[in-house]
Amino acid sequence: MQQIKKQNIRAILLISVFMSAVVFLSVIALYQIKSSTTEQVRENLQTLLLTIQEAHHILVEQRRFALESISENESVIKLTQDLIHDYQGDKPLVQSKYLTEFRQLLAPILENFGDQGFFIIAPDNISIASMRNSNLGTVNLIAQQNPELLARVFDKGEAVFIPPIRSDVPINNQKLQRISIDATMFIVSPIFDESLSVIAAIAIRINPMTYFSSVTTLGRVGETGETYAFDKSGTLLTESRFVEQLRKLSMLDYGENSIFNIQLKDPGGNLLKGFKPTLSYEQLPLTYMAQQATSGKSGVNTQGYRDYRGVNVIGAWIWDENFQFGVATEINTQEALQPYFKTRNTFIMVITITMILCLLMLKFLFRVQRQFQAKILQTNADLEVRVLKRTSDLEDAKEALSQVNQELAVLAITDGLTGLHNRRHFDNQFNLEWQRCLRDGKSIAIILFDIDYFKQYNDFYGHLMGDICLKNIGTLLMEANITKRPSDIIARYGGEEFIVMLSNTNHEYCQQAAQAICDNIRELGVPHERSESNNQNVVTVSVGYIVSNQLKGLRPNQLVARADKALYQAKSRGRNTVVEFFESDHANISNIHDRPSERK
Ligand SMILES: Nc1nc2c(ncn2[C@@H]2O[C@H](COP(=O)(O)OP(=O)(O)OP(=O)(O)O)[C@@H](O)[C@H]2O)c(=O)[nH]1
Repeated sequence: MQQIKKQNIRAILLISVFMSAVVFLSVIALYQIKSSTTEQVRENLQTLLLTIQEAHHILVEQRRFALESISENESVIKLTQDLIHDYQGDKPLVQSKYLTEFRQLLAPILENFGDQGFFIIAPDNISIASMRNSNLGTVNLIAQQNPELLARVFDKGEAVFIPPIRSDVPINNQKLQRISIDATMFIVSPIFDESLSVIAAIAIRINPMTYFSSVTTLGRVGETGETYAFDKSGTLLTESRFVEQLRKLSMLDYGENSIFNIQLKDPGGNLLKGFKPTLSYEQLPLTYMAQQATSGKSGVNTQGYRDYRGVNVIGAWIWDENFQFGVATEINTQEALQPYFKTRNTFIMVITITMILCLLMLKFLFRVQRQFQAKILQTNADLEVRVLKRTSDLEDAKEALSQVNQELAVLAITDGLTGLHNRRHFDNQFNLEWQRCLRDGKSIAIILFDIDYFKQYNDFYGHLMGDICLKNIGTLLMEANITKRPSDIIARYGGEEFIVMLSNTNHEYCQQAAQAICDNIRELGVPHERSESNNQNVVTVSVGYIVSNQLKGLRPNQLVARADKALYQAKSRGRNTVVEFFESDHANISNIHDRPSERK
């Protein structure tokens, strides 16, 4: 169990290290991808911005060049001088024939460039010629809204570009549909007289939609990329790409254009996602980009900042001191870093799948381990049960064996027919007891007896009946209570012969026992028609016995031989009798050392 726990902890640690390494390497890879993507976006934005600026410069230069050649036209100079003369006179400008001539002169040029009108501005900033009579004799709107730039025309004799200013008239678009655009912009060039003095300025009204927004529109890259111009106050000077969004956000009215109507303010959150600014529109600060640009700083931001919709963007911007407006190009961070985000999402997905797979693997491993463990426990339990059963079987077998052994042991020492001890056991016990009595100086008695005329019995009754007779005598002897001590023994000594050994006994008891044996067998009354003993017609026995406490110098079989001698005498005396062997009789049997092999 402890081992398995350690293995599990090791597996968890290994997988944790593996996953940490994967995450660590992924983070490094992602960081590098993000850096290179950001760097690429930065370069693209800057390139785009410079391209737009260059395109704008080229455009303005072209127009300025064109306007300069118009202003240097002799007819234009002459007409301007005449107009100024009329303007300085009492004659109303509207009635001046030079005004009509001017309009006729410039109309085809304006039409050619798609311009919306012109002004001839006197040095006192009064419009002395225009396509519309209502402007005549009024302070020119360029002088009203951007006097510094106009001053450069009169003071320095420069041709200048006037970025979008509020128009005094709506401007027709190319389809000549009147729309509520109230922005206009100009190229203004000085008109010199022969002495190279600036006598007036000629301003061509350019449609910002055509000549400015069209340039910045080129900077609309991707789905969210936008390039736009703005003035010193952070007000949008070009058409926004997101007019529809701004209208939905109620930042613009329907039909209203974004030029001059949107200030680049940071709402503090993504308006498209429902963010509601806490400050009023006036209190909101300019966007990060607008703050930087309007303070004259050009730059790039790839960290991300909120645009005027509150959307997080990456952007580059430039402030054109000459033209007094800024241009910014921005793109949603989400789109700009799309390759990075896609890669990041793929990484996250791969890492998540790897993690899930690792966890599943771990879970599977633990489950297999648990199953394996359960199997081992089950096997152990089965094994234990089997061992217990086997042990119990073995115990049973052992017990049975011991019982069989006991039975065998009993059988080994028992005479099969009579149930008495057999001769081998008698000999063993007799020898042991002999040694003990010899050592202790105790007496040993041997009673030896044999059935009289048993041959005749067998012959007359049959051998089977002879066996039954022997069996009955055996049973009687076992029940006769002859042996008193544990060491005493009765045995079938051979054929129809029985023997009793009594230790530590005396003559009297031995005599009684021998007599009892003789009497009891006779009284058993087993019929014996052919018996010739003392006129008995029942089975009888002849008994010889000896009691000796002088065992020293004797051998056990010599004692048996002496008992047998006495038995022999009993046979001689007519059978069915008991004879004790006395040492006094020894003379008669002095030659007896062993049991006689033949008694008859
Ligand atoms: N049925 C039977 N007979 C046995 C058995 N063992 C010995 N005998 C018989 O016992 C008889 C012994 O005969 P003998 O030795 O002549 O002795 P006896 O006929 O008894 O004569 P005495 O001893 O002199 O009285 C033999 O016929 C043996 O066959 C036995 O186990 N069963």
